[in-house]
Amino acid sequence: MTVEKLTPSEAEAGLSELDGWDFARDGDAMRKVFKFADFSEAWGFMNRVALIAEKSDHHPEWFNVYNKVDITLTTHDAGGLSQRDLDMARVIEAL
Ligand SMILES: C[C@H](O)[C@H](O)[C@H]1CNC2=NC(N)=NC(=O)C2=N1
Repeated sequence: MTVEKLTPSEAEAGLSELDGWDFARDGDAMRKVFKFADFSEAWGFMNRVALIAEKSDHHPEWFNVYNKVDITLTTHDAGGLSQRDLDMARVIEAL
């Protein structure tokens, strides 16, 4: 399945509509750190994201310590950010 890498201006426009997401890796990825009350809340969130990721075949890079979940989105198949990352971020924000 081919997926197009977003142009810098498309990526910029996409991120500007998403709360708290910043560019990472020279604009080839986007990142946000989510903070929860405790591990149980963080893990619940990760479970919901995991189900969506598997369903959409788009998987986050993430790192969890206790109540924090550090998520990086990028599209390996495109060599940078694609519409899939913006869509995934939007779905995560809606959880
Ligand atoms: C073969 C499979 O569809 C690909 O490897 C998918 C799986 N999940 C993925 N997840 C992410 N984040 N980026 C990808 O390019 C990607 N590609």
